[in-house]
Amino acid sequence: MAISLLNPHNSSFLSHFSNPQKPLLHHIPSKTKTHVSINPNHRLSPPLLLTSINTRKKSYFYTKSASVDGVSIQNPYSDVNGEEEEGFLQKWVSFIQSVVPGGSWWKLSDKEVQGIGFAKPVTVYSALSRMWELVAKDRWVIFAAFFALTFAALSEISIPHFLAASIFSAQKGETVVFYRNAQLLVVLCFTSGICSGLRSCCFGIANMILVKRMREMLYSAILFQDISFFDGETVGDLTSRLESDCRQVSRVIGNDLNMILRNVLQGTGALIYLFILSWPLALTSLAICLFLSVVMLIYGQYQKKAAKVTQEYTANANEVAQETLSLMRTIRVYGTEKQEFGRYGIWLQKLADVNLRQCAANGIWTLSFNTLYHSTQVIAVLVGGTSIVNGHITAEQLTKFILYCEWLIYATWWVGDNLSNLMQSVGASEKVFQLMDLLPSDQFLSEGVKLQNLKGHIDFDNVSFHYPSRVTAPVLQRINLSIHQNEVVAIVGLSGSGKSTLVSLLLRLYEPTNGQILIDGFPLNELDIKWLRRKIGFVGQEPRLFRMDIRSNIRYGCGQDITEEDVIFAAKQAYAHDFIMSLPNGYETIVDDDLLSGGQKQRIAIARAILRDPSILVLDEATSALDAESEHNIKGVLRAVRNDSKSRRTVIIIAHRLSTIQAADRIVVMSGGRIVEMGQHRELLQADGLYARLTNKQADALT
Ligand SMILES: Nc1ncnc2c1ncn2[C@@H]1O[C@H](COP(=O)(O)OP(=O)(O)OP(=O)(O)O)[C@@H](O)[C@H]1O
Repeated sequence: MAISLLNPHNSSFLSHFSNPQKPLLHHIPSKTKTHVSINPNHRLSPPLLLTSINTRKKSYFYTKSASVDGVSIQNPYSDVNGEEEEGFLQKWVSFIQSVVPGGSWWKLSDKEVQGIGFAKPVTVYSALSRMWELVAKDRWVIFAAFFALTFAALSEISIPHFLAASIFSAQKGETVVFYRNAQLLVVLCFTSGICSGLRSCCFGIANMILVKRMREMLYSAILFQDISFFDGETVGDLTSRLESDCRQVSRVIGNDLNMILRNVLQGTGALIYLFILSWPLALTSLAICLFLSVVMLIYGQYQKKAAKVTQEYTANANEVAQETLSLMRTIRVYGTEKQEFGRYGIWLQKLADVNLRQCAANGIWTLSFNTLYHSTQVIAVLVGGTSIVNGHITAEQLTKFILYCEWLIYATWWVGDNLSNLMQSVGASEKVFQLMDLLPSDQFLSEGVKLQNLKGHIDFDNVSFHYPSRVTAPVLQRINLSIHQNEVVAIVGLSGSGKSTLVSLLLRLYEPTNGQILIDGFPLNELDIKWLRRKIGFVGQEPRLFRMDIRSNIRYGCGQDITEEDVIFAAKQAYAHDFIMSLPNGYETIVDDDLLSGGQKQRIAIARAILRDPSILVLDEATSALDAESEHNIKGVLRAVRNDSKSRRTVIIIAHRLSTIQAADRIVVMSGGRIVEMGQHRELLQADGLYARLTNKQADALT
């Protein structure tokens, strides 16, 4: 871990400004940047770590000193009283320099941004065409929305003309013209009202369709990824993409585009009208609007970048919250609530820092808009007034001009504001589209062979494997193993020797890097994987239950043809029936991962596996505390397989308690990703190898 003592023109100043009570203790001049390398296992004393910014790769601590395992680390370039000595004025000058537009304070620090794995940038055009593809099926809503939008915009833009005309016709005593204008005003009011309502309703529907399809596509893209994809992504990050990013992107049609188009139409109408009224005045207003557009463009780009950073930080905050809440028991036992709060707080602080800059940018934008808006009015009155005096235009024309000038500038403002929102949404769409574009795992693309009858003969033929995330660490090396139909094979070995990995390959959660696996003589990757998985019953080390009743948990993944008797038969075979009946609502009892003991969950998982009537049953025996109960459950299953001809199937047991598997037909002993011994219990004891040593160790531990 590198600890950097950095120029503090970012968070520390921000935290000071958001909380003036907080002293500016973190200030270190930029020349005093220092890197200290620290062993990641060392503990940093919290009081000295005043503000930290944590990217995925590095941690930056804004402090002039820190301590590691109690050893104080001072910034070698700063003396203890440096901050006090540095003039108050100088600090303010450097701060003001940094906050002027373009100053260092505004930078969404490259260090922060570098740590973020952004997706390939998406242009507004490509983002919009992707969104159009998603809603194209229901294009009638969009067309209706545009139709209503055009009518509403034209009605609204005509109102100031007739308003001014009515007032001046009344003033001139032209009653007929006045009433005609007044009638037209009433019609325009209704048309604009009805069309505006229709417009927002249709855009709202289009928006709903977009967000629904986007979530559907994203969710299905995620669900069909290889298991290795989930090794690299966190749940918090993915749910954040599904929830907040999709919501942000969906605003494009319902809000941003809608408002942009409406205001572009109205602004153009107003501009044409202004040119008809007085071209010199119109040119002046146009120049102001162009200047406003440049400011908006810069502001929009800034917001787009800020949106991406915000999106990443939100995902990271979600990730921490998700992890913390799911590990609540561990946190309570270790009393690390404050630590976890701090971890979450770091991301909140970072989000606040970015948001503060966004607010400041928004302030500057509003300031520019207000000033420019009022200057158009002042210019119009000055130039227009002179024109009235010289008899070039009438008072009515000037009034109309001022009214339309207001429309133009407001339209420009709305376009700018919504353009910056559009940029933010496009920024948020990059990662969403990147995930949506992921191709499903090959397994789901190819239709494989379905055998008429699976016998359950398995061959591991020279299989080697390493996890995609750890290419340099071989986990399995040249495994050659044949498991016969209806044979009960136990796999034993030290922790980390690759037993569970072997089963993961059999379930095709990962592909071997070398060699192949054959089932009944067919290469695994040529078989229809969905069909095959239905034929394999698997009970993992730590079975997880869904939040639903016990019956549904047992039936999970089975077809509709399963009867109540089948469920009860499977539960009895798994020694689960008695404890289920002792629960208040029996098979109807709602359970989840936390409401049953580890052994009870395992028994339900065994029942779930047995109910599928699998040709191959894989039991990955639980370690540690569950052992005694787990042993009982697994011995029960083995007895059933041995004695009941209906239950005969190929069984693979990964066992930690060696007493569990003495009755297995064959015991395979693994060490360091290789098979080192194989045989029956007695043979292996006589061979006096690893198995005998493990058995003796366990026997010693029990005495
Ligand atoms: N998803 C993964 N990504 C990277 N490495 C992994 C992954 N799962 C397991 N490993 C590594 O692979 C090696 C073998 O793990 P495996 O779970 O197969 O061992 P095991 O013999 O079943 O251990 P245990 O008896 O403790 O369950 C270990 O070094 C482990 O750290």
